[in-house]
Amino acid sequence: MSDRRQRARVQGSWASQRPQRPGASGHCASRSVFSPKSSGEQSAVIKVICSVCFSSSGEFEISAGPSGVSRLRLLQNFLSTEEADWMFSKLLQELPWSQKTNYSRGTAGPGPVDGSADGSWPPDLLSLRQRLLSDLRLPLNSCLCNLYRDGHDSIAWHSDDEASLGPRPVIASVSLGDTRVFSLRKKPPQAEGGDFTYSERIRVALSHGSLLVMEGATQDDWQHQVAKEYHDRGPRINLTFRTIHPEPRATRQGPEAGI
Ligand SMILES: O=C(O)CCC(=O)C(=O)O
Ligand SMILES: [Fe+2]
Repeated sequence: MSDRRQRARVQGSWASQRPQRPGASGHCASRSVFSPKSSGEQSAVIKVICSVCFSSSGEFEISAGPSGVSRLRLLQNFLSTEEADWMFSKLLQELPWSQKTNYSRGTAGPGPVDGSADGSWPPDLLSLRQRLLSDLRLPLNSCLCNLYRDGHDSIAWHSDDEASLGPRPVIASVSLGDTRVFSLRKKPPQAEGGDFTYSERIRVALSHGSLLVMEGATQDDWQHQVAKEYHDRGPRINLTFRTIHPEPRATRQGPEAGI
């Protein structure tokens, strides 16, 4: 087993504001350059690579296409510092963290819970789930926990698009511990044959106690990752709440990227 794979993150096994809006700062990494055709000359269009950073709370429509609107909701202080500190140290100590090299999302752990409390879920996660339901009306029944021990732990580009999540899944992700950059890149049109070179990119700083909700067509039209960082990072726990449907709704083919 290569050291690179060994260092993949540790996973807990049981388990319309628009672009120029508060909290978003954007720049274009390259500009669209258009030179008008003169006789015998080809017009040259260099594609725009747009990169936007979100750092403060808000609701962001990140794209609208044939599959619908993709939306992010960011609440930087979803948990108070005290709540987040307490939950971070408790979960770090108490969850049976194990490292999986073959990572399969959504199936490990306590499995989906329904409306009644499930004894296999730690009370902290049950109460967080209850809060997502009461504050945000998000009826989520499963939680996947990721521990990034330091800046070398990461998760590769992927979409949360397993068949069991159904169409247009809502993913609510709570972050505890050190801030990490969560990046998204837009899936290229089919004509570009899977080439992400010119994809729009979004970076979101996920800090201690923050909540990021991905909804609408985000899993259809975008991929996300938490990349390795090469400067010091402390541990981070990410709690990813989603809804697992008992019967796959058979509209999805499953994950696109191996993680
Ligand atoms: O750590 C994060 O913020 C992202 C985790 C994630 O994308 C996943 O578990 O599917
Ligand atoms: Fe994900």
